[in-house]
Amino acid sequence: MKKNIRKLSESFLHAFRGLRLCIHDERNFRVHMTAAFYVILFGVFGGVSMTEAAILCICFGLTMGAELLNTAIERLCDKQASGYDGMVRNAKDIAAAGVFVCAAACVAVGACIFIGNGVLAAAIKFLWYRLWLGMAVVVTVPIAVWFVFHFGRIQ
Ligand SMILES: Nc1ncnc2c1ncn2[C@@H]1O[C@H](COP(=O)(O)OP(=O)(O)OP(=O)(O)O)[C@@H](O)[C@H]1O
Repeated sequence: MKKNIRKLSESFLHAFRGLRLCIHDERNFRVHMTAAFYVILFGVFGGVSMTEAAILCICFGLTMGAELLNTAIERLCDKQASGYDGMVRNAKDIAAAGVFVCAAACVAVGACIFIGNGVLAAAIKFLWYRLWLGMAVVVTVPIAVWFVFHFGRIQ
């Protein structure tokens, strides 16, 4: 039992190490994280329902999970290939397409919730009556840009 618990906690530690590596090394993953941050922020301000929040959580998991797997495939490819390799090119392009398809589906979901269901308009109205909060959101923008382009390994 004790051994099983130790193995389970080790698995979590390995997964968190992978997450940390991706945050540090992958600009695209940081883009997904930043997008998720603003979606959560505007979702809270716009008063998303529990169902909408659950759908958005699935979207975050889908895009970030796809990006993590894409990165794993890229790293294996880089290890395998020295120089140009047609198969590596195909594998990387297909993995990138996988991320693109997930992200496009999530953008469509976001458009349905934020535009179709009026969450974005409600969030803007919410911030309009609390300008100090709106200013605080604006202040996060340069921090987000720095996080995406300058945090960790610069690509
Ligand atoms: N060894 C290789 N042989 C052939 N083509 C390659 C090779 N390495 C990369 N490519 C091509 O360059 C593209 C970009 O590869 P790279 O490893 O730079 O990924 P990336 O820019 O980090 O991608 P992503 O934006 O999905 O994280 C690939 O999709 C592939 O088309």
